[in-house]
Amino acid sequence: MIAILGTGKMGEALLSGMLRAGFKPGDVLATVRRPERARALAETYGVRAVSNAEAAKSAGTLILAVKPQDMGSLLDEIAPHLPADRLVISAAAGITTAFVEQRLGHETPVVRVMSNTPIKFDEAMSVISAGAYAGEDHLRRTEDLLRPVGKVLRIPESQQDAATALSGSGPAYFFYLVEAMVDAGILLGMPRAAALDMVTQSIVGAAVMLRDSGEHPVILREAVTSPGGTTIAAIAELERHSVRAAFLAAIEAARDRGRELASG
Ligand SMILES: NC(=O)C1=CN([C@@H]2O[C@H](COP(=O)(O)OP(=O)(O)OC[C@H]3O[C@@H](n4cnc5c(N)ncnc54)[C@H](OP(=O)(O)O)[C@@H]3O)[C@@H](O)[C@H]2O)C=CC1
Ligand SMILES: O=C(O)[C@@H]1CCC=N1
Repeated sequence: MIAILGTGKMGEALLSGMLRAGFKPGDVLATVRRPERARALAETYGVRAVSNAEAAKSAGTLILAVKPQDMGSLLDEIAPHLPADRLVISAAAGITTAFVEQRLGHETPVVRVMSNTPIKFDEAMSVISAGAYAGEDHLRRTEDLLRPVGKVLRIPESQQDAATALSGSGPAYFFYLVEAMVDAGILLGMPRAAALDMVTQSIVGAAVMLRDSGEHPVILREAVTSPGGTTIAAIAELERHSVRAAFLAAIEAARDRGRELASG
């Protein structure tokens, strides 16, 4: 039995992915804070909503998907009910495996995961790291859960905050870029819907090309950038506005915020 504790956006996305991958609704428990949320999950997925205590007692694997700020109180709530052999997977930004282990109070195997919202379309990037009491078997079990909903990579836990900044938050940067490009289309007199279509298909096409061509992004960009042409005129402006430096600073700020979340 697998339990998702805190079935919000990420928890629900993982739940639906697990069901698509062949889990039966009866194999999954969900915990929530509001009764209307419990009803909605039961109606949509046929899963049972239970208390955190019941989930801790009856599930072999617990996936903790509450906000980092809610993690301390959730761990305190489940600690008295959790048998020592359970696998605990923590999906919260910034929260270390040491924090989870210490709040649970015994040698619980903990795996830290950072995924991202494309999990809804089985295109997540999930990175995982083992805590002090988690071994190969626990990492494999975590990979088995996450692989049906995207790509999974093992990384040292010391890189988790950086990964959160890069791939956890990454989709937001691309949506932000799309918004900005659509605005540019509006500025140039394009209808909004057409501009959105053009930008969306360009970003999807570029993403597939990047993933499937095996080419380095610099080569792909150079192939678009004709001497004396239109693309270099745009890139000159991006450089003039230090967009590359802005990305470096932005992702560093996201990494630093992840570290702050760890300290409460
Ligand atoms: N959104 C994203 O892109 C990503 C998020 N994450 C991480 O995933 C985690 C969840 O994020 P997200 O799904 O966006 O957040 P949500 O707020 O959508 O989900 C968290 C859910 O947990 C519920 N909850 C809070 N406390 C409890 C409790 N004690 N018992 C049961 N349920 C509880 C909340 O209930 P209520 O609805 O009542 O508030 C909410 O539904 C975070 O830790 C975040 O760092 C990781 C990668 C990407
Ligand atoms: O913004 C956040 O804190 C979460 C973690 C990664 C993506 N969203």
